[in-house]
Amino acid sequence: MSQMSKEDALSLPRHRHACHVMLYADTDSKLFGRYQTKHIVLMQMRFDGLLGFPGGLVDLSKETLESGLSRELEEELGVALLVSPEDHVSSSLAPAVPNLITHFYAKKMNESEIKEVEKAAVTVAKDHGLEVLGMVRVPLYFFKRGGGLPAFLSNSFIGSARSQLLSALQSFGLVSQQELAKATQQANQMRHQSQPR
Ligand SMILES: O=c1[nH]cnc2c1ncn2[C@H]1C[C@H](O)[C@@H](COP(=O)(O)OP(=O)(O)O)O1
Repeated sequence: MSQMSKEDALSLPRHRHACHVMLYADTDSKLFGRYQTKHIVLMQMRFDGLLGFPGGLVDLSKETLESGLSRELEEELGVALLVSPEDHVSSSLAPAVPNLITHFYAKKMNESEIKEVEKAAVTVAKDHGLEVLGMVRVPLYFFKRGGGLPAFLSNSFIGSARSQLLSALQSFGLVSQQELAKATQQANQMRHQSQPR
């Protein structure tokens, strides 16, 4: 990922801009009544079968990065969520699409707000079942034989969504650096093992 400041990204001529956001919250809930899950992190299953964050292309002739992102969130999640410049995390050139800059945001909510988002995404969002097949929570824990975070990371992701997820998990202290290293190593092994011979 070739990162740059938001200001430099906005000064580049003839580039398109896409904004995506990681919504997350702390939680006390326990999986199977036993395992602390600690945090909720939302991603989505896109129409193309790839995992990504909610968001989309922004038209800077009509809107700011943040207002364009809020518009996309209303379409995809069915709620008007305000994203502010303080929620900005990174801006980078997209890995495989020429002249596209992806801006990544992270917004911390509380658990009941996240649950409202999940409910609205299924019941009122215009894109539900079409551009967005469903919201998913990222499993941030480890189970036997690579279950949990390693298995999740072995899925296919759009653009830089996987690296955005990994760096956000680390920088917001949601998963330790050692656990992330273990998860990515196991995920790579799982992907390798599932390659056709
Ligand atoms: O989650 C993401 N992280 C980084 N880049 C992403 C993510 N999702 C999509 N993208 C890239 C790939 C696409 O070419 C553009 C536009 O994305 P999309 O969300 O599909 O935009 P529209 O709904 O078409 O407006 O960003």
